[in-house]
Amino acid sequence: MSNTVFVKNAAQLITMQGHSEKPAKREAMQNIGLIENGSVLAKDGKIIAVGSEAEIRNAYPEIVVIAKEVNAKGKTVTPGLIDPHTHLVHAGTRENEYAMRLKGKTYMDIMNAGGGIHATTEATQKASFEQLYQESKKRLDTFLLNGVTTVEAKSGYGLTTEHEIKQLEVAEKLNQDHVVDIVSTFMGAHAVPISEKDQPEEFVDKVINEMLPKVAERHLAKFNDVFCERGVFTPEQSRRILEAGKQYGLIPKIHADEIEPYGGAELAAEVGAISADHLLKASEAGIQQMAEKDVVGVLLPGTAFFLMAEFAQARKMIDSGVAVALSTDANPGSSPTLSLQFIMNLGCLKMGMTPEEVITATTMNAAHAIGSAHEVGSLEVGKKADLTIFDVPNYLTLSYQYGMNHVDTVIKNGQIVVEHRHLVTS
Ligand SMILES: N=CN[C@@H](CCC(=O)O)C(=O)O
Ligand SMILES: [Zn+2]
Repeated sequence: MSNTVFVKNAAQLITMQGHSEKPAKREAMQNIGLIENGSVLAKDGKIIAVGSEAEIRNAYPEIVVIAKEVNAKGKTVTPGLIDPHTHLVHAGTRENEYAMRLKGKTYMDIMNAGGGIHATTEATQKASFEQLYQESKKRLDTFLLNGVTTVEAKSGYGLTTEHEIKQLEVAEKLNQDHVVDIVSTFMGAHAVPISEKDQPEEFVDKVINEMLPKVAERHLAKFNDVFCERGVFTPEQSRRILEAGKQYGLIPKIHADEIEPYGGAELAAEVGAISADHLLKASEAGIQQMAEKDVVGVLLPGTAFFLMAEFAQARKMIDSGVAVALSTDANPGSSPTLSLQFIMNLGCLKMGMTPEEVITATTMNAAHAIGSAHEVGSLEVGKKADLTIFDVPNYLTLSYQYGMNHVDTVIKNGQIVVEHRHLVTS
């Protein structure tokens, strides 16, 4: 296997350079670092040069001559896409609930009647490690075929110490076995289990005193997330859980203000969360506080689309100085998609984002939302050689021809892992 690769002569090379220190905000989200006829040279999994073909040939003649060449003529190259909010590891599907919602039932009606997150929890608890692994691996393959090279993955369908840990162990093993990088989040506070619905405080205690210490001791997660929503966890309970996680070095994230305004954005700013996610109903004050405290707003337009809800106010957030990232929210209930490209389309068509902003939101700002900006998210010397090559002549076409997979080739850690739209098996 060659340890050098030379991606040459892309019609458009989107480098995203200059955003590694801080997430891009306001007008900076427009700066995608476009190089026409650009090339990238990688060695031992890392980028060693970015520029024109001639520049790189002159600077590294002896490396270029032995490198595996990838001709990107007529194509558009971006940093490998990053999905910063997924529920990758779970068992089963919920198409029955989809049919119920089409007849008028709401997401919360279904959850309160024991479906929703509870249905997937039951399936996930019943599933063996192997079954969960295989189901999740298939999804990860699809993410990769769709140009994604790093994903965040949450627990939250175990809801007991044993099963939360099982989910996180599956993510850990997939991270070892699969080329896609997985960054894990503990989300024991995704719902109060049905059997404990009358003792929510006791369940919060269990998350804090039993689950968090075990997850932290085994280094199974980097982040600690909570579904802060009326009828799920209150802002007070969420605060307790997130503050407790901080004691173990787990960085807070929040599912905030998805269904109604509930102070989630404000809480994210207060506890120093790295991101607040969803935000469909975030208040004006919450948006301001997120901007001031550098909380990344991870928007999930697939969820609004699929739940037929109002979209988050991306335009207002960006114009208020919130660094916005985009994600699929891949999960079986509110967003059963694995296409980050479709999410980019929705960002433009339904949330008023520009084609440049949606690229920033799925590369550099997504990297910041999961604390990985030092190693992925841009094509710059020293970063991982993660590149997605789209079979389109310019980046505008990515959002113009919507709902399609434009990926031709994916390079992960300097290796070709998708070629001509197929997984490369080594
Ligand atoms: N809103 C909470 N959690 C998930 C949905 C989980 C589910 O419905 O299974 C979300 O981010 O949309
Ligand atoms: Zn989610």
